[in-house]
Order: sequence, then structure tokens, then C-alpha cells
Amino acid sequence: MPSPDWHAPAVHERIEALVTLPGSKSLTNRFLVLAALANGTSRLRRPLRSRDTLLMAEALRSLGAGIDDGTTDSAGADWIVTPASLRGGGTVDCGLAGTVMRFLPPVAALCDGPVVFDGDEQARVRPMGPVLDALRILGATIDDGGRGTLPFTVHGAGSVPGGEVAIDASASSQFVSALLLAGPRYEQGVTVRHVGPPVPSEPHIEMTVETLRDAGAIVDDGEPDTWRVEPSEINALDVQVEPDLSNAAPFLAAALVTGGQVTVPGWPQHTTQAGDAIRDILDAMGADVSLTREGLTVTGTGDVSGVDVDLHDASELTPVVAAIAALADSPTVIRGVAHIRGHETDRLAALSRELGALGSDVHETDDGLHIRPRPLTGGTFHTYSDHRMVMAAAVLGLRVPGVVVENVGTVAKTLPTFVELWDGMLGGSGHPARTADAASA
Ligand SMILES: O=C(O)C1=C[C@@H](OP(=O)(O)O)[C@@H](O)[C@H](O)C1
Ligand SMILES: C=C(OP(=O)(O)O)C(=O)O
Repeated sequence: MPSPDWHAPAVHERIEALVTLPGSKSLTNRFLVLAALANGTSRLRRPLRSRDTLLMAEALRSLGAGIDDGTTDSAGADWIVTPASLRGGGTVDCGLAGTVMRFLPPVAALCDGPVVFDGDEQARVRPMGPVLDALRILGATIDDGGRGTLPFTVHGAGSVPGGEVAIDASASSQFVSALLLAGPRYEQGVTVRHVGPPVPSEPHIEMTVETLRDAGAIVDDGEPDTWRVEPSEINALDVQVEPDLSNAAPFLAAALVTGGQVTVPGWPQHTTQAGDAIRDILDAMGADVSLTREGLTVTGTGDVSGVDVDLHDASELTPVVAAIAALADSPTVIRGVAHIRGHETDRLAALSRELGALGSDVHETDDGLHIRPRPLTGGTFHTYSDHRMVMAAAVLGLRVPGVVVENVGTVAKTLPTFVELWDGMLGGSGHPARTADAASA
């Protein structure tokens, strides 16, 4: 059911704001999976509550895990996850979440009966085949009608032999992460070898390896494109979720394109989040960027430069980077992101169409976009059920009056409070630093 349109606010003055963001989708969903497979009760502090993570929690509940809201602090309640023996018989709604549709089939294979997977219509074209084929080789039974996409049924048999498997993960790093996360619970563990063009979004695999190791699993990633997880228990977790750095990108971009200043508190000094790359990208596009104990501060200098950037490792950032590029003083080349045609929508086609409709000169290549800035005019920006298209439109709207964002509610996939946070950030422009807080939004 589409949500209303949103008139993206334009601003004439420099933005000055402190924007506190909710937790990372990628970390929250990894922690939920590991906690459901662990040997005791886990606590997740400051988890993200968004469509993707609520779907993950609901799916794990249907497989038997207990997930309760615990004590409340200013950022909301913790999640308390109590594992139980994994049961079949249920249905998992994946929505449009890559993490749910890829990370849970390897868990469902451990259940004591069949688990049906389905999702949004758009989810039925997202690539899944390599995970399903790998699971079959590792000993699971799956019925997907030969399609290699949703919907499908995983016939859990209570255990999975595991072993070694070769897959082509060039369409998504999530194929590798999925097999590794459940790997410790397979009888022989799991060894995944990637064979094919380079795997995208490698930091997300590093995130998987780090979260597994932090939970006591033994992971060998010493050989390129090969990951080995030994069979072992997964220890219960007590973790605090970092802010989502990819969701921070549009807010930081707002500082650059308005010549203002935005600080995101709690930016980690060390992280495996791919979104951390936004620091270097904004720097290359003309911002002053400084990371201190207080957080990440981005200050616009008045210049917005085009860049030649390979986003293979941080492809989630493409829509926001493309929006900045359309407002820049010089052309931009975005490379290395052919696989984002299989994200929430074909992002290269969607960006090319929507930026073009506002007046930008955009050329779609096999693996990216060439963007030559032109004067832009307002109009409807279609979002294709893609949260990051909403974020891109909001950035454009700052400098282009009359941008109307269609189906703004789709941003709830990873940031349900986006509009409140955006309004909070803008509310005080021209005044002493404004505060937009995830907890109060
Ligand atoms: O593992 C994860 O949490 C993710 C991996 C990446 O997927 P791809 O490798 O398909 O790009 C990323 O784009 C996605 O938003 C989240
Ligand atoms: C690609 C994304 O999501 P997903 O986890 O559904 O793949 C994204 O959030 O940009």
C-alpha cells in the first residue's frame, strides 16, 4: 500500500545540526541471527527497529526464538533474544530485505520441518540461486520450482552435514555472509569458496567474520575468496549496535550541498560498516570531514565537486552519491556497482530515470553512472519501493525547490524516522546548532 507523497524541503541557508541516528541494519540483523543460534540469552542494545529488522525478528520468532523488549533507556528498549530448538512449520515474510531472504534459509535448514519463504513482489526478482544451490550441496533440501528466487520452501531436517562449497557471489556478498552465519551449527562447519567476478560489498563479509569471531566462532579468512567456519557453539551476545553509517549519508550530504555543518555523534573509530566510506567520498567532493570522540562532523565549503569513484565496496551509498553529483560543479563517474541492478530495484536504471527527469544529464553504463550536472527543476521523484531513493531525493530537494517524493513511507525499510530526523535537522537552519535525535523523533 503506497504511502503519501512528501514535498522535500528546500533550504536557502546553511544547515547546522547534530543528528543522532538509530542502529545499523546490517549489524542488528547479524546479531539477531547469531543470538537465535546461540547457547544462551542475548541482549542487543540500541537495535535498529525498521521494516527489515522487525521482519528478521518476526521470522526468528516463527522459527522458535524468543525476542522480547527489555529495559528501556533514552534510545528505546533493548532486545532480549532467547534461543530455542528451531522449529519448522512456519512462513517467513522477507519483505524486500536481502538480509532476511539470504541469511535465514541456512538457519531454516536446521529446523525440524519445512519453512516457506516469500516476500514482496519486487523481492521475487532478487537473486537467491547461489545460496539455495550451496545449501543443497551442504545437505539441505529446498524446493524452489527451479526458479532460484522467492518463493521457496526449505525442508529442515534438524541438522545439516555442512562441508565445502564453491559459489559465485558476484551478485551479492550476502550469499557468503548467509552461509557463514549458520556455519558453526553445521556438523562439519562450512567452507565457502567464491569463484567468479569480484565479490561486491566486502566490508559486509568482514562484518560477518568479525561478529562471528566476537561470538566465539573460529573463522579462517586468510586465503583470498575463501572463508572457513569451524563447527562450534555460538556464545550468547551482549552488544551495542553502532549507528547506521549508510543511513547517515544523506544527512552528511546535506552539510556539503548547503555549505553547512552536520555532526553525527557516536561514529565508531573502528567499524566494518561499508558506510564509513562516506567520509572519504564527501572529502573528495569538497567537504571538510573530521572524526573526533564526539562524532563525525562534515562541513560544506561552498564547493561541491564531481568525483570518479568506485563504489564496489560501498554500493549502498550510490543513490546519495548520485544525488550529490547531480548538484556538483563538475561531472562524476560512479563505477563498480553493476550488482545494484539486483538491489531493492535496478538502482542504476532508477537513478538514471529520476535524475534525468529533473534535468540531469545521466548516462547509465554497465557498472555505474556518468552524471553531468545541469540546472535542475522540481517534479515527482519516483522511489520504486527503495528507501535509498527517498534519501537521494531529499538531498536533491534541499537545492531544487519542488521535488515531490513519491511513496516516502518506503524509507521505513531501514529508517522509519527519516522525515522527522530530516525536518529536525532543517528546523533550526540559520540558528544555533539544531538537534535531531533518533530517540525523540
Ligand atoms: O550484508 C549486509 O548487511 C549487506 C550487504 C550488501 O549487499 P550486497 O553485497 O548485495 O551489495 C549491502 O549492499 C546491503 O545493504 C547490506
Ligand atoms: C541493498 C540494500 O538492502 P538489502 O539488505 O535489502 O540488500 C540497502 O539497504 O541498500
